Amino acid sequence: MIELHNIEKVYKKNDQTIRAVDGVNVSIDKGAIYGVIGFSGAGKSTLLRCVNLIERPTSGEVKLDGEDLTQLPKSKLRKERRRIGMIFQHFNLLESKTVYQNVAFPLLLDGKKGKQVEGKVKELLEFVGLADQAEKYPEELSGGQKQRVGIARALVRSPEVLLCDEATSALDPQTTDSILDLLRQIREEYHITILMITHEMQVIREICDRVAVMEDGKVIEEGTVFDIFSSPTHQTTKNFVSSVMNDKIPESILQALDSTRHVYRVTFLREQASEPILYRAATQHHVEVNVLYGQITQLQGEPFGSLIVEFIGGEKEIFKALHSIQQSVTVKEVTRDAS
Ligand SMILES: Nc1ncnc2c1ncn2[C@@H]1O[C@H](COP(=O)(O)OP(=O)(O)OP(=O)(O)O)[C@@H](O)[C@H]1O
Repeated sequence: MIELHNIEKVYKKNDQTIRAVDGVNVSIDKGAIYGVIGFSGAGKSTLLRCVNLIERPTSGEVKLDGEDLTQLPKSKLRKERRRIGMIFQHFNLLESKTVYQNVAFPLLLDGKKGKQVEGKVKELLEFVGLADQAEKYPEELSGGQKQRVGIARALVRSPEVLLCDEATSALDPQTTDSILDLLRQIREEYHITILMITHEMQVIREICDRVAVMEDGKVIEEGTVFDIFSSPTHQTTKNFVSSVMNDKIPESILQALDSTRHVYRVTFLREQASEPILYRAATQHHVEVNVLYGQITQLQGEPFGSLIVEFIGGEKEIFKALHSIQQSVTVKEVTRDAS
């Protein structure tokens, strides 16, 4: 388990003070895939680098299975750091070394030799799908292949934690998907805890269990991916969520609204999405329900989504239908200026 308690990182530049990380508290369960999202400058990279103490926090505790890494003497810290692997946006490979040599490098630094090194490197090149590329040089590889080398190198010391610094940001969408699949496999086969920072909400949606949203060095919202996506509270989180959920009502629908129409956003969560709630209310109260826009999608394997629906019928009947729907799902009126 990783616990970050009150992490602060302050940079002093000339007479300027920059609070890059400002009192962050985060707990990450063993085996979880935990995402940190935020815009550029939010403090994500600094926070990530505080976890393996590449950056020493100005104050706060970084606990790995209960042990505060900030309190360890240098020699012990060096040892503990081997429990934490890291991959980078721009891969950070040694260009003059082959794929095999890049992956073997951390073991050679540890003084390991011969079969011990060979066995581990081969196992990992197999695992990341590059067994036949071992003698190539980084410049001969695609971005996705380079990241696979980075991943194999990060795993070669058998870490318990993998830190991912914008690991898919330099990759195209298809390659991103294949790297995310590989990260999933790493969790499943090696039971590694993964902490990733990204500015792409799609990445969080695809792979993370929990997410923290950072702004100005602080965590402004934290929770399961399902909860954050289905009911974001902070405006920044809402913006991130709408960037991938496609839930903004098209202008053509909004412009056609007037005070005679009864249009509502009906939000479905989990099992509500599979129940005929609208159909039941419509037939029971003799109104028509017309879906104008929306989608039901899957989040962490659970249905979630919202539909923009128009109720057509008598005022009283519509009121009753709405009342019965509201017993099980969230219903919000849609007006021309408030989507
Ligand atoms: N070594 C440094 N010295 C001074 N200021 C720094 C240093 N590193 C980061 N900062 C500042 O700290 C703040 C947070 O930077 P950080 O790189 O952690 O943000 P980020 O969310 O990772 O953004 P990006 O995705 O652009 O890297 C920024 O204002 C940045 O300029």
